[in-house]
Amino acid sequence: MPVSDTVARDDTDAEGDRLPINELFASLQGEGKLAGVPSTFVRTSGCNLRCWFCDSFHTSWEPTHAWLSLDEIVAEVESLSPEHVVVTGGEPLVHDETDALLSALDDDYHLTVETNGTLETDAPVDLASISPKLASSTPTPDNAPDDVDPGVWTERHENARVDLGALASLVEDAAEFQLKFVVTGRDDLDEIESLVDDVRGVADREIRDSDVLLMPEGQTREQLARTRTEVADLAASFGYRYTPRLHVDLWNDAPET
Ligand SMILES: C[S@@+](CC[C@H](N)C(=O)[O-])C[C@H]1O[C@@H](n2cnc3c(N)ncnc32)[C@H](O)[C@@H]1O
Ligand SMILES: Nc1nc2[nH]cc(C(=O)O)c2c(=O)[nH]1
Ligand code: SF4
Ligand SMILES: [Mg+2]
Repeated sequence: MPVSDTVARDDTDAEGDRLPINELFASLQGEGKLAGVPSTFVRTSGCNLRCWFCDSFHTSWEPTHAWLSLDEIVAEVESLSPEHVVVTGGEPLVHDETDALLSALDDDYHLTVETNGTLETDAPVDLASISPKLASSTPTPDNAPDDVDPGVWTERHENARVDLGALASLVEDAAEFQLKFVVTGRDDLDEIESLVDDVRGVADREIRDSDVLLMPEGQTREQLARTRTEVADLAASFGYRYTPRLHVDLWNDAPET
């Protein structure tokens, strides 16, 4: 399919609402409360953050995509059979058209939105899968992906990664939610505890420890093998839930999985 590397729209485009789509495929939900559930993934391109570990490099650091109309996306989703649809990215909520896509799919599908928690949505969401980004996600010249200079993104990411108002809104408005933290080690836990406390302070909804999920950092089986046991032990000792990355266990880092 035709791809481009800019997420800036050509405003002269008169063909209606479109979204930059990096990939669209059926798989099993690999993460979180619905792990194992057959799901269709709609991956938008473009992100307002730049995690050094981003496992979707071609939606953040180097965005590539085809511009698909909402009708084309809905038709593609219909052609795949799962009743669950996961709208992810990149950061899906940077695009206004994502709200329209969610509304178009709402009657027929269970909708999960995978989001970094920095942006709000008015759209219908069955599961807000919120993954707030910790200090350990911030890109630096030492941890950035190969051949990438994080440049202004170290500061921009650090300044934008937590927005308590957006987190409260996402927690309150979705039918269900989960706070799914990418954990690199023990040092992340103090920040998780304090951030969960802060969200409890502003959100008008109970946040149980079982709504807080710890997910090991790792884009490949080899990387996950180094982090998952420590993260599982941390979940057990802090009373939070552990989530595997089933898709990585099953298919490693293959695209469209
Ligand atoms: C690519 S992100 C897209 C959605 C949104 N931008 C976000 O970060 O939540 C999808 C999920 O993958 C997680 N993720 C990305 N890179 C990861 C890595 N190296 N290890 C573990 N989880 C990762 C994110 O935290 C998020 O839960
Ligand atoms: N199988 C599978 N499950 C996932 N859950 C969240 C994903 C994401 O990239 O947002 C993802 C993904 O990329 N693949
Ligand atoms: S917020 Fe999500 S898509 Fe954006 S860089 Fe981080 S993991 Fe990747
Ligand atoms: Mg993924």
